[in-house]
Amino acid sequence: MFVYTFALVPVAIFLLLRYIYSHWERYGVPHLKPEIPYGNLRTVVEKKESFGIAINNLYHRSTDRLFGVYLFFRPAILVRDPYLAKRIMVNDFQNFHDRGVYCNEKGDPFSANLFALSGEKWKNLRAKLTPTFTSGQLRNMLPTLLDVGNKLIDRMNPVADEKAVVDMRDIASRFVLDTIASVFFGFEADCINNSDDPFLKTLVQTSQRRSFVDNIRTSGVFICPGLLKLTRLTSLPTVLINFVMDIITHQIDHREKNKITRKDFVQLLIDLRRDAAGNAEKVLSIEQCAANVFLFYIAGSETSTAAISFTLHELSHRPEAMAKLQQEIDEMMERNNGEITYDSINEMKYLDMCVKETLRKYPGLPILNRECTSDYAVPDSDIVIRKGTQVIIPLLSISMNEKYFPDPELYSPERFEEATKNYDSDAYYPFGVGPRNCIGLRQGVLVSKIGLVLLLSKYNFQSTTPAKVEFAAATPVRNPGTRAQNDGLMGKSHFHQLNANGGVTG
Ligand code: HEM
Repeated sequence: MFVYTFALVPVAIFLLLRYIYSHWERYGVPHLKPEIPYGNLRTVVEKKESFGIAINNLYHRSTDRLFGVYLFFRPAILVRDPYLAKRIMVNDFQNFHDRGVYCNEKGDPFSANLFALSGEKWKNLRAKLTPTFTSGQLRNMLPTLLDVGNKLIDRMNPVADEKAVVDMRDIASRFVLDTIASVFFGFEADCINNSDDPFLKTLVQTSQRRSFVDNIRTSGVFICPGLLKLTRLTSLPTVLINFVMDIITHQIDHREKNKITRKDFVQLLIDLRRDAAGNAEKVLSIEQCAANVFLFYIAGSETSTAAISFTLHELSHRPEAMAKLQQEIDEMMERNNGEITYDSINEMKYLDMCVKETLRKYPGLPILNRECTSDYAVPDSDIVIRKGTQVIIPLLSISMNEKYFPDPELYSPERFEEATKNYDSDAYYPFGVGPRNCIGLRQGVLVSKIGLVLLLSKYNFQSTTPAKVEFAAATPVRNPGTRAQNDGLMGKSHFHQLNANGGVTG
């Protein structure tokens, strides 16, 4: 009897897998053939490709507007048509208001952040946090950002004097981290100068650890939320949760007790807490504050670093574009007596075009995702996307498709010139679109622009790496707002100083 039962186990598993992998066939949706037990993600498990690049390659294996794939055991729809994708994110948002990533408010409160929350809970939190990201608030934060900028220049000057080869991605990342510490965590870190800074050591190194357990965590958050529930792992290591909780608890307690104010995000959270005091429904707990501050670090650090370093990389391979941008910066500085103001940053058209083009060629997130929250009949098709289905929008593939962006490999800020516009604006959404788009987009763009203006006003960059960027095969998936496909690619840039009136030496 025991032998028979034992023999039945593999048969039951086989039948279950066959059932799982016949999902798209049963629903009559065109799909790619899956492989047991990878679905369509074998290359990710074999560490040959990151998740973002694997999705990009699946995109090229079909010509359908949308088709079915399997993210391991999870059926998902990959939307190739950028107009349908936009419609899903904007007009038909009511059918797709969630992301369907791991979120466990009770057992793992740090996972219940703005990126992961669903339905009404997301809507309420988004409404609370939106006023903290207005242009007025950013304007107030500018002096804090420029203080960090001064440290960046102090760090770069001696390197420029030596005409050394340095890793500009690393330097840009340290600059962005110091701005995040200052603006979101409320204290001054010194990642630019100190590799042992606790912010750099604990936060960055722990969140970039890639042990087996860490890989289960990241895959669990994005690809198989059930995995975390099954293994009872939290989405983040305890050491990281404690580190962030300690900083935020101290900052909020200290300022609330001593009536200290500072122009930063922690202050805005304190104001929100004060305004909602006495209303348990509305008040943000310290844990909620900490979970979201951590999310802002995750969402804002790699994305802004990538925007700065990829712009430098591309400009170093197009010296005439670099010179054009430097001229615009020099003229702005001259008009403002060498000062950078919020308005002057926003007036620079070519700078804006460069950042736009960088975000096209290297979007901060290679994919966007939504969960279908009620059955959706796809317009002009007989396909119905069923409630609970994961929907993937391959941002990188769309941005690199010549149908929407002619000559996509060419780095051409000019394609965003208003008068001679040479791209399809309905296929361009590097920050997502609709109510669930990036809440920090202005902040990310501002920090990236400040970094670029400071660096290009003083130095000229040359790259030691080829123009064509090869994306490293990385880990399954990284956290929200990071670029798995970016790992270790930006090599080193050699740079030398501009002379006093801004002309290029050497
Ligand atoms: C250049 C920099 C940045 C880029 C390219 C970027 C890109 C994105 C993208 C593509 C999304 C997904 C949007 C969607 O699904 O429709 C997103 C969401 C998000 N981003 Fe950013 N981001 C950047 C900077 C930041 C910064 C500085 C913050 C810090 C506050 C931030 C916070 C968030 C949050 C909280 C979400 C989730 C919003 C929600 O679900 O309501 N991002 N970002």
